[in-house]
Amino acid sequence: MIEVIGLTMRYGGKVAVDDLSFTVRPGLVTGFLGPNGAGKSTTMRAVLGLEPPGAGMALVNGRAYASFPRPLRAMGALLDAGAVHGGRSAHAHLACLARSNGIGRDRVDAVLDQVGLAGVAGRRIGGFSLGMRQRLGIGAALLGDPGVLMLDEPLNGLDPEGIRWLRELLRSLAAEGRTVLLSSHLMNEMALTADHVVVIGRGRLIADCAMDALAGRFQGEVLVRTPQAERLAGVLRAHGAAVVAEDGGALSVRDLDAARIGVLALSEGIALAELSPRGASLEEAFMRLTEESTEYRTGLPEAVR
Ligand SMILES: Nc1ncnc2c1ncn2[C@@H]1O[C@H](COP(=O)(O)OP(=O)(O)OP(=O)(O)O)[C@@H](O)[C@H]1O
Repeated sequence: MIEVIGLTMRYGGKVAVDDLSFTVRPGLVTGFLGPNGAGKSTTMRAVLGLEPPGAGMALVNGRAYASFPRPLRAMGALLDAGAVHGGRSAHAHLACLARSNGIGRDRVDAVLDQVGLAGVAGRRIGGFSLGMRQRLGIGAALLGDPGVLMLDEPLNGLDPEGIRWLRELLRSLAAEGRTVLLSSHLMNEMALTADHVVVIGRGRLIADCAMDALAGRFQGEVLVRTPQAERLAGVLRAHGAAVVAEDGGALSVRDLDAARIGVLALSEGIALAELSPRGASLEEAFMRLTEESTEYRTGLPEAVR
């Protein structure tokens, strides 16, 4: 379990994390989301004890991470896959980490195999691609067979096969009862991987809920099928809806909920063949949740504003 309790982190006069509290529970994959500069990496560094908090605390299984005599056995973390000694081989890098954490050498070979680097174990890390470095960083996080994993942008640089591999790995680790926290800006992938989401913006908590509940909070469109599509579209538009005709004669309706559409159709004597609310996608929900707290934003071109 990871507990972030009233955490505040400052850089000079700037508050990067602002009285943030949330708990990452075992048995689930928890996605950590937020716009650029929201404070995700800063929070993760605080969990690792790399920087002292201005206020509050972050605990791993009820203790400060730095207080574990063999930290890699408690929690494995990947923060910056580039931060490794390029002159060493992948095997030497993991063997060195294993030695300093009292982890048997057999784990080094097992982990290299698990992350798909067994064939390049003797090669210098300096010649590795970004995806290979990510796999190595994930291997380092898994080395101590820890009950808790915390990964910052682990999908960066992974190819589609690698993304799928990591999704299945993280889901199986959570199914074994481990605690898994990962950040990513890839919303479609996050929607497939995470059971739970913590969303922050400008260092503050915006949402902490089940993945399904997040998308469900925002009404998406309603799909309507009727033999009198054109007439119904006119009625709905007159009541403020945005209506788009889809292929196959269906209507995609926004700004009116399904119950209201049903009542309007009934009052006009229009028969409905289908009336299906569709939840918002994670990406839509994320954009709506964080639109107030996006620090870095580009202006939209005039044409699409
Ligand atoms: N070492 C540092 N010195 C000064 N300011 C920093 C430092 N690290 C982070 N910040 C600032 O703290 C805020 C939070 O940054 P952080 O990297 O934690 O965000 P993030 O959510 O991980 O962003 P991203 O999605 O872009 O990686 C930002 O405003 C950032 O500029």
